[in-house]
Amino acid sequence: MGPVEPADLDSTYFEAAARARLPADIWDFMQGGSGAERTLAANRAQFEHCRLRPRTLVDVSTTDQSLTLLGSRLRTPIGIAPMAYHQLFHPEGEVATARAAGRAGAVMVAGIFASRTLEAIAEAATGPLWLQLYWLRRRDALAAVVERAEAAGFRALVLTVDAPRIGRRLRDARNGFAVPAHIRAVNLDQTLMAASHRSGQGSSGIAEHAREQFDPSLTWADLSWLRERSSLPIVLKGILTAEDARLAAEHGVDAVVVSNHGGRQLDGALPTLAALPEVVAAVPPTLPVLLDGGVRTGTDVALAIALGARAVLIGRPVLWGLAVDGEEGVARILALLKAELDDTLALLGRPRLADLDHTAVARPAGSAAPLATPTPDQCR
Ligand SMILES: Cc1cc2nc3c(=O)[nH]c(=O)nc-3n(C[C@H](O)[C@H](O)[C@H](O)COP(=O)(O)O)c2cc1C
Ligand SMILES: CCCCC(=O)C(=O)O
Repeated sequence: MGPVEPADLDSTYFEAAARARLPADIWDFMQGGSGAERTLAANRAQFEHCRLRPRTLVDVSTTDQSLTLLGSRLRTPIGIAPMAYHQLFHPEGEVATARAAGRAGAVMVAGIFASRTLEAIAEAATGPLWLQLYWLRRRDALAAVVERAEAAGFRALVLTVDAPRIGRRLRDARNGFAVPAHIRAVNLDQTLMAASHRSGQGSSGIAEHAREQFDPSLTWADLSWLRERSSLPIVLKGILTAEDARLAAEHGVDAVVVSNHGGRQLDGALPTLAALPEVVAAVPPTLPVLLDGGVRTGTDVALAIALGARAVLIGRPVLWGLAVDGEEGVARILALLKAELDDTLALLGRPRLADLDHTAVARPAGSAAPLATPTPDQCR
């Protein structure tokens, strides 16, 4: 083997390269958060704050990051978070992302605002696909998308519950960001989408569109409507508290994603790694808890799993890879994160995901003392 490309040693290369390629308003839409971007920063800071407790003289000649999640066999606990409009980043859009996910043995969550059809994404995919939903006022449109996803072979529905409206994204408001006319949420009736393509006064097309089309009256009682329309597992994305985790379990959901939408919704919301322990403690051990927000290295993945996540989802770095080199760029990002996690498992003396528990995390940061049980305070 020849020398490794320096780019493949560090995801920050992809971040810088994506920035150099993308128009400034698309970069801002992707990279930005809401308000003062406090939650966006806190997601990262929380990972930086936590430290690992390595064990030695453990046989790590074989490491294994595979798992089964909602009935699907995965080669890694690192999946792709749902993100709107991948064609903003590469002409092949979600089709390229799905091919790369398949190569990595990773789950991909496609967004209801995908810019390629569900059928084209499913045809390109060689691994499991889940579909993310926003609750539209037009329930007939929502029902139609669910039916198509099921027919195309999607294996779970991920309902995003942290976006009754769009957060105050100042970069998009300043830029008057609108989705370019040639990039479309092709899985939705185009008569519903017009606002996304108009920049509003002091707002973005996306915020205007959500105001028009998202149903902010959605409550727990409505989940039965979705359950009646599909036999697919239902995942709630955007849970940050023990209270909501308990309600999710009581309402029979199949998994939850601890998420603050990558700091794009409620600014000031707590970082996901800090919210994770209370959510895990509030649900039955059989209910998978996933996490997203600020996961950038294999170390971050290990920290989340040690604190109770079954898997993690990656957002922006996937789009960096997509912007840099389409399918190949996403494949390189996923390969890099998987290689980092593999090294972490070996050097941490926990060669399998099941070996990663709260004893792998120091509390408080910098202290060597483990806890008998995880607590919501762990590594805060
Ligand atoms: C450009 C962009 C578009 C997004 N679109 C959606 C979406 O359509 N639906 C959704 O549930 N989350 C969406 N998200 C949030 C991601 O699913 C995820 O929660 C977040 O990006 C994870 O944080 P990270 O980017 O720090 O990894 C989007 C995020 C970004 C950056
Ligand atoms: C109306 C599309 C919203 C996309 C989204 O969820 C995000 O940008 O975070």
